[in-house]
Amino acid sequence: MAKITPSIPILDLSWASNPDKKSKLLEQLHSALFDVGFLYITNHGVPESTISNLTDQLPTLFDLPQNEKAALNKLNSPHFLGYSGFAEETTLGEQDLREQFDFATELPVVYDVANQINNLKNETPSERDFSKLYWRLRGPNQWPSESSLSGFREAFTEYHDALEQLSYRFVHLIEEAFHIPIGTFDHFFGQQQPDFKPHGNETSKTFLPPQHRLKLLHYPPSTTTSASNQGVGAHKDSSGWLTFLYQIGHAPGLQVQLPNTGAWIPAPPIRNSFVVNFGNAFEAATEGAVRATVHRVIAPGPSGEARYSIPFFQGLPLDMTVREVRGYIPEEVRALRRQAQDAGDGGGDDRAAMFLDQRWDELGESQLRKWIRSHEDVGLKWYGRDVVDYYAQ
Ligand SMILES: O=C(O)CCC(=O)C(=O)O
Ligand SMILES: [Fe+2]
Repeated sequence: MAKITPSIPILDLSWASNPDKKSKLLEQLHSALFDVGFLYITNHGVPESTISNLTDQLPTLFDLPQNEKAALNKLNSPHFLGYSGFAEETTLGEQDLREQFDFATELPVVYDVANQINNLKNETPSERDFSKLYWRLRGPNQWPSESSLSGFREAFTEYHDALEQLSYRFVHLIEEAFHIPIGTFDHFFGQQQPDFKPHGNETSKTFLPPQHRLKLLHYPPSTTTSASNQGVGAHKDSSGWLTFLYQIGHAPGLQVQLPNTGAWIPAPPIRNSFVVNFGNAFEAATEGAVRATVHRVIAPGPSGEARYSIPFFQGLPLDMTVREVRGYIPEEVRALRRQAQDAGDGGGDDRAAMFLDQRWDELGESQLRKWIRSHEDVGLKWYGRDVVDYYAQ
């Protein structure tokens, strides 16, 4: 397996359809999952034109006049979709020196205010309770107008659809690496086969296809006066099951923290590859056997090149609980972290502990909490002070 650093593996996904190479690929994936929690994939099947049709538009999108970007502000959206200006978000109490557009699978609103009022009057909720506040996260995008950015919506949609398919295909490989039947996790994605029967601890609940989230990111070169170089501070991804990150061009900056030594190593752009990593829910569901590896971005210096990137966060059903997700993960996998800890590899865990708090066991609860905490102004406008205070805990 090719390695650009001592530690981040590069997997060639074309090996999945090569009978002579498949088992080697699964072996590499096993090691990438359990040893590093970060990997690159090449020959992933997403056409170059699907990628470039979207990535070519990013400089123009971010160069739109300020008033056009402001018209797409997240404040307009109870779904936390839209534009956030430069350095509006913070990580670890420090400003992130980037601007961003949050987009998602284009879906209609399902949140049901009328039902919420009915429920308050103790009337019977429908089978799926759309009066729960977290359903309000689900809803449509704010699109730039066709006249300011022609072809954007089409290019975005093509990219989204290709990444969704890639993510589902990759999840099938993970199932193989976990030695569980291919398709076990299809249930999460509304793709379940009609003859699916839970055979272990899995839930028999059905779910709506989830909403995937994507960020379009721009890290401009810092000014000579900026005191900080934090593009985005050290974090674990909290938006989804898996992340597929496309780094555009050549600008470096992404760094990954090795789980055991805590050392930071660079994860530079590799042409036509995606970086894959795992979200908090994956770490919680595998009881830490697969880590949500910590990473950060160093902003380009004053003479550096602007950095653009697109993470795709594969969604999970909002009404699914972490406990239910755990029911799909084989005991042999969940035991791995415990065994490593018994053998002295401490690596104590912080944020997965959040999932042990029953208040956030439903994924919608932890998602709403995350969005409200990172965009309090949007939270206050659409959800009100009491809700913001509740999730601030
Ligand atoms: O811009 C990047 O390369 C990484 C961004 C990232 O980690 C995130 O937004 O979660
Ligand atoms: Fe991230």
